Amino acid sequence: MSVDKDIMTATAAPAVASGTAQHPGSAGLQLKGITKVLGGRTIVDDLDLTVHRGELVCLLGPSGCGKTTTLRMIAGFLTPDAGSVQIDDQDVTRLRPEKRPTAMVFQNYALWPHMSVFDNVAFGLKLRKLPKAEIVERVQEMLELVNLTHHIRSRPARISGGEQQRVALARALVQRPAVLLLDEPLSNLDAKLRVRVREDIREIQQRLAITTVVVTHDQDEALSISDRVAVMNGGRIEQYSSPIDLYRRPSTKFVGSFVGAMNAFPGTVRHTDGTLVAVLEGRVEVPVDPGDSAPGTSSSTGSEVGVRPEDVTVAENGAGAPGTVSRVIPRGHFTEMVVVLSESGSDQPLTVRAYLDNGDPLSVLQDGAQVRVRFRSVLLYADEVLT
Ligand SMILES: Nc1ncnc2c1ncn2[C@@H]1O[C@H](COP(=O)(O)OP(=O)(O)OP(=O)(O)O)[C@@H](O)[C@H]1O
Repeated sequence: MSVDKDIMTATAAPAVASGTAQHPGSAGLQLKGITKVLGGRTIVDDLDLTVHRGELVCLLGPSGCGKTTTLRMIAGFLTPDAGSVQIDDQDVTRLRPEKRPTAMVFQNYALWPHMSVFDNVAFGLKLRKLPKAEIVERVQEMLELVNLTHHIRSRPARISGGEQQRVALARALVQRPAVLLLDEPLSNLDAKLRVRVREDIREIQQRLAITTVVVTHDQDEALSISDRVAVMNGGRIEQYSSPIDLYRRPSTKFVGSFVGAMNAFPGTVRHTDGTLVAVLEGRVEVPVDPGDSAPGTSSSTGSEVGVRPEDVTVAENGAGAPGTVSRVIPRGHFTEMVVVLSESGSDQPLTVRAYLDNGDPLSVLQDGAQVRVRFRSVLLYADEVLT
């Protein structure tokens, strides 16, 4: 798939240190041009990825984009048709899974139901015929780390889903792998537990400083635990950045829409009398409030304008593109509003969001209110056919 990555930001995005700054050491994991064809289709397509030692990276993307296939090639359950996998500078591309310094936590945990928590965690160490005393010591150490010593004799069916998840994590970590792999580790948990367990995973990962790759289709999960996120689409990585960079500076329309909400219109930006203006659909002119404008926006040739809902401001008076409020939706800590721009040739509405800590100006507006619309920041894509 060809993706035009040419994008400019019309107002400043915060300068954010990427994960690389936190992990200046050498690569813990390197994928070089890995490709996998399954059932006659290219599922992973010439993919490069470097994960620094001790870094947690999420592979994020929609269903079917090749995340799990990539993870399975790292673990050795699948062999790439082309390219290489390196762990701590050692080429492991042709090694069998059990010969690789990796450990995987599966989506369904894959615990042995007839074995105790202790035996589940000890299983791999027994296979490796380690001395009994060492096995006991290592298993206890891991169960302490995941806070499960009180369940050491329990069977998996007797403990909660979150606890089963921690047993699976302990079973992987007890192997002391160089790279920890987690495939949708939270998908079997309810929403509240998911937040707690993902924080536990992050804390343990940081405490052990273990190189980790997590597969998820949940952007919230990816943004909250990762040093860097690789957004995948059609077997390729479209962007690989820190969570904040990914949100503030999405490099393609696909990434902008997949990570967070985005209003996208055909259009461009231009400077008129020293003011930056977004021109949507060739006719609606929306002023962009001066920030630290990125260089180059005055001579842009982009054809798609993206605006985050929180970067739209509306007021009953003043300058701005005229619009009509068609819906006000209270959403707890923020209010969402749908606005139809009066001069728009299409019926595409604009979603606006105001947070309570900004004084929530939207909550005083009613359906049908006439408003003036301005933008605080826009993203300009050079190619509208990105996905
Ligand atoms: N053995 C196989 N033979 C043929 N096609 C396969 C095989 N394994 C996976 N695929 C296809 O490869 C594509 C990518 O699968 P993969 O599991 O890597 O996606 P994913 O991004 O992890 O998606 P999900 O989030 O749904 O698990 C899917 O369309 C899947 O049907």
